[in-house]
Amino acid sequence: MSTHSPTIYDAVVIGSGQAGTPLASAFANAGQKTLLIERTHIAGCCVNEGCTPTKTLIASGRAAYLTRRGQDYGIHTTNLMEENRVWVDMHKVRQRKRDIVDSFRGGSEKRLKEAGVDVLMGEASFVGAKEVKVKINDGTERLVEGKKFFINVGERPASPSLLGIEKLGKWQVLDSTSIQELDVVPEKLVVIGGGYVGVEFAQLMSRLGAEVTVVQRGRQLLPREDPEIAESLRRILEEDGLDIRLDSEVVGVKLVDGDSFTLKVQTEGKEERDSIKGTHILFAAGRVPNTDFLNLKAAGIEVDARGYIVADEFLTTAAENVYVLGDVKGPPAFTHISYDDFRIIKRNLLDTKDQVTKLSTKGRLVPYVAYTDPQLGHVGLHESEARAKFPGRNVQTAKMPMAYVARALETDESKGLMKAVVDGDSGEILGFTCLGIEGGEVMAVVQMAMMGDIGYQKLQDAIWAHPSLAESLNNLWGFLS
Ligand SMILES: Cc1cc2nc3c(=O)[nH]c(=O)nc-3n(C[C@H](O)[C@H](O)[C@H](O)COP(=O)(O)OP(=O)(O)OC[C@H]3O[C@@H](n4cnc5c(N)ncnc54)[C@H](O)[C@@H]3O)c2cc1C
Ligand SMILES: NC(=O)c1ccc[n+]([C@@H]2O[C@H](COP(=O)([O-])OP(=O)(O)OC[C@H]3O[C@@H](n4cnc5c(N)ncnc54)[C@H](O)[C@@H]3O)[C@@H](O)[C@H]2O)c1
Repeated sequence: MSTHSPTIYDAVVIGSGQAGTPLASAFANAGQKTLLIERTHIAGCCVNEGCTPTKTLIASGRAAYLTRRGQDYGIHTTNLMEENRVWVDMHKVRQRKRDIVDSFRGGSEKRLKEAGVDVLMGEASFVGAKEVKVKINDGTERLVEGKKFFINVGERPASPSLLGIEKLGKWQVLDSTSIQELDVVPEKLVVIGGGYVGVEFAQLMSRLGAEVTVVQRGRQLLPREDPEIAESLRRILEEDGLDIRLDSEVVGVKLVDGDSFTLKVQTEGKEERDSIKGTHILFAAGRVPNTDFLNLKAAGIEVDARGYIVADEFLTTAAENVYVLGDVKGPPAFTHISYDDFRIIKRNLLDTKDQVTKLSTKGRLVPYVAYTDPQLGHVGLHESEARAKFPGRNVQTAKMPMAYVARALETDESKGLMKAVVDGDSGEILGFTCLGIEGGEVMAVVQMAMMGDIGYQKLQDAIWAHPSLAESLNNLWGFLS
């Protein structure tokens, strides 16, 4: 370790996630001496191996899907009247993804440089309440002292654990990061876990040409979703040709020959175990917080039983002048939530001139979109949550199939449904889900209404352009009960 005395920074940001990166720039722009420590790459998971690359790949999957469906619209490739054939060039698919990731990451690097942030590429761990050690990627070490610390280290995929897995080739056992670097489409992909990562990759790989099985431990895909919505998504994926096994767990794997293996799957209520053949496994069974490398005890920072950093609604931790942002403080784990954490810290610590009240995480509305096709957009409470939270209120729901939406029928993409949860007396919208074409954008229209305290009756009577997807918000409320 270097022996020279540590540099003292006003702000030390650990992890270049979706909050840490803009926060470092904000502190530097405010004239504070700021250091950002990042062990892998600037701009974190979202840009490098999360949202940006997956949504870029998913766009390729959708192009393949629509090409195959060309004849539904009277559009044929060369083999007239037969199913349109698709040939997937994974090198091009991957390169398109790499180019977009490089460009987004480059933008973040440029903004940090322009703001005058010092950047250390290495792994940080606490050695005391105000000091971290950085194992720099060139093999050296450095001590850094800070007046304030901001932890934004995110999560990583949970490690695969399965009897017999060690016999499989390294290239056969994938996680959400390594699967994006494939230069071939897996022949038979088994996805373990039916959460957001699982369903997005399962459909993507199926569209690119893989035979896909999803093994999901729970009773439904996406366990936190409304059961009716999750069931509709399951049916849609099965219609697309995916094999979905619910209430199931993989109990072991056996290599058959160099390229393929057999998985033993136990399904609840079945005596016999099923055998599933595969060539690749994607482990999508959840993510774990990156707190194990941080030596948080040295700074007096508390974690919960699962390793997430404990914080209050102002994102302060048990240690003075140490704040936490993003996924590492526990769910909800979304980029826009991490970015909102940045907003809270910036407002409370830097924009103190304009401050009327401190911002906090309390009661914030959480929208999100699972980028299946059709998309699953959701905001606010699910029906069961609303009934549990407001036992005294007249909670009503309105459900409408997307097959009743003119725009969806005209586009021939009418799978899925909408479901709204309201207070039937006041008209307040408590939650909304759209599993449908551009479901994320339709959800955002309802989110705006919720943000502005606009009751459902106003949406019912609004003049929406015809034929738009938003126009469905005239008719949905006719199904309230
Ligand atoms: C496949 C996939 C798809 C996703 N798609 C979406 C989506 O469509 N929409 C959405 O909202 N969210 C999506 N997410 C989730 C989203 O990526 C995260 O919620 C988001 O990145 C916020 O993370 P963060 O700010 O907490 O930190 P991260 O972005 O995870 O960044 C943390 C950074 O800290 C670094 N780090 C860790 N430990 C140390 C250490 N000791 N020292 C120095 N650096 C360290 C890491 O290298 C990393 O760069 C997706 C996630 C995955 C995996
Ligand atoms: N579009 C998006 O916004 C998006 C996309 C991807 C990820 N994300 C974020 O990343 C987080 C992590 O996603 P994830 O899908 O990795 O985790 P998750 O926790 O959402 O889902 C993991 C799933 O795996 C199942 N599972 C666990 N162990 C299993 C086993 N042994 N066998 C079979 N099934 C098993 C669980 O029941 C669960 O459904 C999400 O919660 C979300 O916040 C968001």
